[in-house]
Amino acid sequence: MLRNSLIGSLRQIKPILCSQSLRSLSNGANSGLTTIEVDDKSGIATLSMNLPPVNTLTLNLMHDLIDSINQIECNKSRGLILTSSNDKVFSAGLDLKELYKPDQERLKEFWTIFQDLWLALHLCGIPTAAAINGHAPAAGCIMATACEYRVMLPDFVIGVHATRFSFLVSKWMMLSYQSVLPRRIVERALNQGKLFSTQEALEVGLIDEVAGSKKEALAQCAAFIGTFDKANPIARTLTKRMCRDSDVTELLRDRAGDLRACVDYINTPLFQEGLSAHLEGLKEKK
Ligand SMILES: CCCCC/C=C/C(=O)SCCNC(=O)CCNC(=O)[C@H](O)C(C)(C)COP(=O)(O)OP(=O)(O)OC[C@H]1O[C@@H](n2cnc3c(N)ncnc32)[C@H](O)[C@@H]1OP(=O)(O)O
Repeated sequence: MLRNSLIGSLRQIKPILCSQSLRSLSNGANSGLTTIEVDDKSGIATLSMNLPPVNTLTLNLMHDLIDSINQIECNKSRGLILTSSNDKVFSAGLDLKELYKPDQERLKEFWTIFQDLWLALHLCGIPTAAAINGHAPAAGCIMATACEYRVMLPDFVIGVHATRFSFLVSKWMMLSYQSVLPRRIVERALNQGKLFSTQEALEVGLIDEVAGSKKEALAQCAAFIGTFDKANPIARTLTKRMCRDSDVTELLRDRAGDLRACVDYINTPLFQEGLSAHLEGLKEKK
């Protein structure tokens, strides 16, 4: 029963393009803001975000990420490692320009694709890991927590600092955080708008390991993916989805409601003023 509902909900959100032959994993259908490299020996795919300067989650980058995740899954790769081709920033989170004085139809499209991206990563059928080779604030952190394992390089920050600029996270984002961290830590960190240093993130369990270099981080993620070798892939996928069912159901139950609530909130003066000050702060930093 539960398995059927999981499979059913997956069908709803993932029009899988598995009819194509995808071993080459070309990015022809997308804007080229992601690259996929499959290691011939291990069969593990590395998915890199490649949108200078800081991998902000624009509509196009989110579209390309979803497309790439689908391709990697369809190609029956053994696992997926999410990383960045920028050596300072994993992802700066949502594109703030899309949220400032937004065009209403575009904002709806933007939020819907952000929901889609989270679902695609959260329900990805193969093992996933994030090689966090740079800062990962806000939605950068949420993407990492949607993966099953996190390896981070030193001297960067990760966390959801939304309250610092009057942002309110959706419940499914909070649950994503809470699937990795104890509830009391999530509550405090979200309220404080805390960005954890790599060391702090390791201490609280937001990340699983620290790596000395990107190469090491990728190797550590690959070693994690290798730990599933003895598991039957279908049983593993169904078990993963069963473990994640309640978090995902929270969003799938009322996607339209979440969209409405977020769009309404983004349009409030409280949010727009906080965002304006945050954007100014980013400019002044220079
Ligand atoms: C209901 C509401 C939603 C709630 C959930 C929210 C989710 C989100 O993800 S909101 C996004 C929050 N993200 C941030 O606040 C990150 C802001 N960025 C930074 O802190 C830094 O850029 C950095 C630490 C990620 C990297 O620092 P650095 O390498 O020094 O790069 P710059 O700060 O100089 O940035 C270069 C360039 O990019 C612009 N920029 C940075 N982040 C964003 C962004 N998230 N959206 C749009 N643009 C961004 C920055 O302004 C610079 O632009 P230029 O001045 O034109 O070069």
